[in-house]
Amino acid sequence: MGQNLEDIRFDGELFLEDVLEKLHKKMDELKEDLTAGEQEIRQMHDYYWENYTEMDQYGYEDYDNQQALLHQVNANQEKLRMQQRIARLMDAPFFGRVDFIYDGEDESEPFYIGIGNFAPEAGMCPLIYDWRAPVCGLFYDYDAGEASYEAPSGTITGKIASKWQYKIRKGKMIYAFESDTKIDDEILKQELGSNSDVQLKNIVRTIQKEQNAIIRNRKDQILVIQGVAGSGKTSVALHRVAYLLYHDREHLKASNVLILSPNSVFSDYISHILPELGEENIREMSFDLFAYKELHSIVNDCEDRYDELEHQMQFPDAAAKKQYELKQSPEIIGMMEAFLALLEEELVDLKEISYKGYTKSESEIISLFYFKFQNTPLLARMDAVMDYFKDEFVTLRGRELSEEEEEYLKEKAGQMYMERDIYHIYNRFLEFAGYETLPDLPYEKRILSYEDVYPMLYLKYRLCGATQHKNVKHLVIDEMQDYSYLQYSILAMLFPCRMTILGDRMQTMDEKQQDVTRFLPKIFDRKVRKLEMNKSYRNTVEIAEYARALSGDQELELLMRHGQGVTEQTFVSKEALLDQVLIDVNLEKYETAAILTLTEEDALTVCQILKDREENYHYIDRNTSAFEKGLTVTTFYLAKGLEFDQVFTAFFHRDNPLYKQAAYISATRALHELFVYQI
Ligand SMILES: Nc1ncnc2c1ncn2[C@@H]1O[C@H](COP(=O)(O)OP(=O)(O)OP(=O)(O)O)[C@@H](O)[C@H]1O
Repeated sequence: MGQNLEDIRFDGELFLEDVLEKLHKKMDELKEDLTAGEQEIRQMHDYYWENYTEMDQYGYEDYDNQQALLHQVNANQEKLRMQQRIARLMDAPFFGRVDFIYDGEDESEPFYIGIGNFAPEAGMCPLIYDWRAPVCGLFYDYDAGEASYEAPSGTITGKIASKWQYKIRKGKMIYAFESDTKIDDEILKQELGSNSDVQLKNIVRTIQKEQNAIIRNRKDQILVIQGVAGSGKTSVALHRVAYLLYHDREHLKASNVLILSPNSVFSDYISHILPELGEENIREMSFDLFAYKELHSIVNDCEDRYDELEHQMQFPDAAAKKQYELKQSPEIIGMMEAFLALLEEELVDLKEISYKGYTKSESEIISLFYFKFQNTPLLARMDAVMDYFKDEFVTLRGRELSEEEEEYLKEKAGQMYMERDIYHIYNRFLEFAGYETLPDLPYEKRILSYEDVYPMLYLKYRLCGATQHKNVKHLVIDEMQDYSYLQYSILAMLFPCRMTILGDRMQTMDEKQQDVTRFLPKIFDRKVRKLEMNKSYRNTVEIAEYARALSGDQELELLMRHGQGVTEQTFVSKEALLDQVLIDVNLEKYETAAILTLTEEDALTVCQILKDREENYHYIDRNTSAFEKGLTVTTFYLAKGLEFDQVFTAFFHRDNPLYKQAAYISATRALHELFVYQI
């Protein structure tokens, strides 16, 4: 006897069969539609080429044809996207189920939860609910019993009768079990106990309650997440973006989201999560690269943060460090503003403008410059005055200006500035503020040291104006502890949008920790909501305890996943250290292992020793754009944000000023095994 639909809905295995059948049917329909759509495009092309010489002289038919073609191409693309979504669902249509009894009802209703919505026909109730749908909050937030969720119509209350978890792969049920508690720890441990990947995994099956609260937070404009190493900050931020995209499709597109990430390996490491969650990928950018592009018209090259770190480690110098810090602090902004106030008088020599019988006197120019256009940035202001002059001239003379005339007047405006090269103006600022000035060099030879990059960028924006990136409606800043007060001040000028800012003050690359939440509300002049994540998911208990001891007192909750103890050993030589690494590394059992060093030079030494021993490895430097399986050699600072099954430190200088930070960051990169090796 066949089962009726009600029974099927309450039996995971039968439901899977039923859904798969419907998914296959949908896939077949899509394939047919796509074939028809492609044929349609071919026919439109053929028609065009056969008839274009006879199309009406005003081009209306030509235009109509092109519009129809565009429409069809878009429709086909949409179908292709649907096909990809259905293919993903066919592999694992759902991973959870909540049986919910609405208040006032007797019977429970099952809600299956998957990576995307699926309804066999448009307008029908979904068979599978996207994990981001309001009702799915029940799955992540509640155990069996009283529960509620926020729907567009208001709060819906009721009772969870039961909760189920499933693992489905390639359309086959691997396990199904009922669990009336929160996402079962055993499943989470299983997920975390598996080997690491060269790409961050999506966590939709096992999002934890405190993580869910952050993902589903829609009301806070600026959300700052301070989370311990491995607490899932990056994962949560990306799932939050997916959630916001899903709930605000009208106003927020993937192209409106920008992530500031530390380097290109990290960008690659996280780049597949959004496509996997059914969204288009978002743009990523390193702030240093952005600054370099912005300053390229002033200096030929800029150092980056990694140059600065290497310099600090190789030539530790307390005075130089202090100067670097001052140049990134609120004090430098105060100094710069004082300097700019004086510059108003010093930078220009205003004179009357006279052109073809039309004149503006010196006092009129002064009045325009200091009053009418007072709010225009200083180096852009003379252009504004000249535009005003030109408008009057054009009105009076009743004719437009020729290109040559425009050029002539532009040059005349430029002549009122005694200096326009921001490099030279920056040098005047350095002198004003009591710092050593930069060498006076022609453009080709100008290489800006890192400590001057952001002060010069700030000066450029204050003198020429900063373009606000209005197209960016949500900015994600990862590794928030690595941005200075000055950098945040510049970000505030550029991005007046919502933000998710995340990081861990313990993972600083500085000798001192900074709590950015203390100054962010002032810089952004908006309410900043701070949330903390204290539970670590990445490391085994043994590794996490070891890292905690390195960091001192830290509020840290651990997931009870055990592994082998941390091995600490000191060697007589680099060669001996690497011999031991080669004995311990186990790429039959694991997917990824890393040898982490303090400096770039040490990493290159390790590579040379491995090469001499004819070992395979991948070297990650600051320009590397992909993280690969196997053995990786890199510095601790480039390994930030990444994780490896086995981590080996190869620390060659204990007196390195960043030794403590490097030890902590390296230790927290290890999922299963940690070997602290040094000489
Ligand atoms: N709810 C979860 N379910 C399964 N895995 C999780 C969960 N939360 C975090 N993880 C895993 O924990 C690891 C750490 O996550 P993630 O890199 O997002 O943390 P993080 O806080 O950004 O780390 P760090 O600051 O140390 O780089 C990843 O392997 C991630 O998949």
